[in-house]
Amino acid sequence: MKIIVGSTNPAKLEAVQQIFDHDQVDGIEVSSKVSSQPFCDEETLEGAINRARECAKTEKGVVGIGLEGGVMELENDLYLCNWGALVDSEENTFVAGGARIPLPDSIANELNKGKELGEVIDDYAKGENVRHNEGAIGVFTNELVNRSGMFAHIVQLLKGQYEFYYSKKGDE
Ligand SMILES: O=P(O)(O)OP(=O)(O)OP(=O)(O)OC[C@H]1O[C@@H](n2cnc3c(O)ncnc32)[C@H](O)[C@@H]1O
Ligand SMILES: [Mg+2]
Repeated sequence: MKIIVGSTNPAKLEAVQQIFDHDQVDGIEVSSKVSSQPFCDEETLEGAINRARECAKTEKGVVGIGLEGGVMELENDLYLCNWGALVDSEENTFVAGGARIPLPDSIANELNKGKELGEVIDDYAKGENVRHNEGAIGVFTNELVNRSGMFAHIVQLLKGQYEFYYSKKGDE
């Protein structure tokens, strides 16, 4: 099976390759068609679905996967949120959400000013390209959970639902 991921971010590609370990996994740049810093679950999920749909359309018979990171507000705190979508060649769409943790107020304030988390977390962690590596989730979990591992869990949820759907279809 060939899988096309709507990103060239190594943290995302690594996650898909880890779960679809017997499949060909390619990454391409696609538009999420949402803001570069999604600010709620709905927008983050929409970005993931848009990316997956775009990928599924590129070649006949391929599976498209979209992974999107964002933030969402809950009871006066801003949380990291992450969503994934898998769209197959029959346009079946499977979605899954990832772990969420609250962000410190100093980070939330910068995001509320309109900055992107990717930029803010580099300053905070005095790192470069944190989003391609451990991610904000890695920084705030002492790297117990990194961005790739967090996305891998989402991809596992997508793969499981996809397999379940086709296992039931076989029973019909
Ligand atoms: O190339 P793409 O696939 O777009 O990868 P990205 O790192 O930009 O990731 P997203 O677009 O999915 O994330 C939306 C924004 O949130 C930021 N972001 C989300 N989660 C993050 C994390 O865990 N660590 C660092 N930045 C994160 C990211 O840098 C973007 O500004
Ligand atoms: Mg992005």
